[in-house]
Amino acid sequence: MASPPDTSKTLKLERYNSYLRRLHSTKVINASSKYLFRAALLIALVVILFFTLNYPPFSGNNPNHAHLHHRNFLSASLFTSTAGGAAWEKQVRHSSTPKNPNGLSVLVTGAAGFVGSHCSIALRKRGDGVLGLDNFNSYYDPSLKRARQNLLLKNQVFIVEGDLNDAPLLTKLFDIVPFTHILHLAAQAGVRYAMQNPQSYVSSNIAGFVNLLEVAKTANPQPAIVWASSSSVYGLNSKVPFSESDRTDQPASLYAATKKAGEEIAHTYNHIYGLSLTGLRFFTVYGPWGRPDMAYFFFTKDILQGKPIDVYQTQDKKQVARDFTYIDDVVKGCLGALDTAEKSTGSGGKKKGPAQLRVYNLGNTSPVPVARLVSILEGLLSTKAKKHVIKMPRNGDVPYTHANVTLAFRDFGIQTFHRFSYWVEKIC
Ligand SMILES: O=C(O)[C@H]1O[C@H](OP(=O)(O)OP(=O)(O)OC[C@H]2O[C@@H](n3ccc(=O)[nH]c3=O)[C@H](O)[C@@H]2O)[C@H](O)[C@@H](O)[C@H]1O
Repeated sequence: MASPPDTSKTLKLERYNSYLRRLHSTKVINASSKYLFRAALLIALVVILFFTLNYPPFSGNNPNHAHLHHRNFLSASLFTSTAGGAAWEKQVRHSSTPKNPNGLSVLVTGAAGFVGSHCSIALRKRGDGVLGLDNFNSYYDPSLKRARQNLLLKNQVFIVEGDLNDAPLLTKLFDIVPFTHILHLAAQAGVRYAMQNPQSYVSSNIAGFVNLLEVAKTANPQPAIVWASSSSVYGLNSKVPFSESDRTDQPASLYAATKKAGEEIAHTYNHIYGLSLTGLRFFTVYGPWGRPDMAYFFFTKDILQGKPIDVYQTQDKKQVARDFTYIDDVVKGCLGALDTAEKSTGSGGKKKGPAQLRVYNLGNTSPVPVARLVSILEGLLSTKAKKHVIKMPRNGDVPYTHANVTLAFRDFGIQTFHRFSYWVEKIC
């Protein structure tokens, strides 16, 4: 991922920027993977701080506040061309065409999102064709999505502005491009927001997914599909670490229930139509260009602004913990899933034989208490947080997550994931 925009607005940012510059100038970054990782994490922090300081107030509990402050700092005309016109079709074709003769041609839904933008760039960099699709909704400030879109354009990835539920648009894209794969990352995210806007989860995560599968099943050739499920499907499962074979019938949020429904829907389309489907259960992904509705992001903003933060505890006053997973590891998992996906077996809406159906955890395997996350942020920001330790409200959160990633490591040839504790020890 390219470096974020200029962030030198505060002394703290200058400190990190100058540290980064020192790292670059002394070529320490290239010296070892240790320093590479450290630099990436510092960049992550700088980006978090940049958006914290430059974006409108964002409440983790009120994501819709973002659109009230919507500010497009980049002209929309930069990014749009009339859908269906000759120039538009040319951009669609160009973006989807692999540079590598053996490359994939991937439709990435949610390409202006956090994981979508990272995966799109990684695919394009290795020579695959990538076409993005995103509806740029205002769940969080769309100007962050526009900034990611700008970055993707620089990497020759074009994003079609449209919704998953727009069947004619999706059909048209498949008429223009014989996509070999879909990386389906578009979704209504956020666990707690599901209590405020339940319908948005049904519309994106269920109706939108079905619409995409309907188009994919009739496409010729049918693409193989890799899509984002969630660690939240484990819900109230208390067996740790969470393994793919564990029960997932106790969702604690509507978000989790829609992702679980997605896994069942995937089974149906695989069974009836021969679509190759791989679901990836992401565990609390963090990193540069991350989502402002996530705790690490709004904790940072509130600590810097001297505002109190709610730090959740379980009902019996134990620590709440998450298996925070670094974005590069999730990208590795997504590309591994795409590369190992077998072809769909159907054509013209008819199954011709059994097709691949898979589910994998993509998590760090070392849960970190939220209280520890806060103390790390305090150290990095040199600022004491005003902690308000409270019992976790019954709003969809689960007490802890912990992934068993044996299957993903085995099938995707992954050797290791970045340890959260590693960068903490190095930076603090
Ligand atoms: O793995 C997933 O599938 C999900 O991961 C992410 O959800 P979560 O793991 O809940 O991340 P995030 O909100 O950052 O809260 C982090 C921690 O802070 C705690 N938390 C939160 C808010 C608060 O005010 N106080 C607090 O202690 C909170 O209890 C939690 O322990 C994605 O947002 C979601 O879209 C989905 O992808």
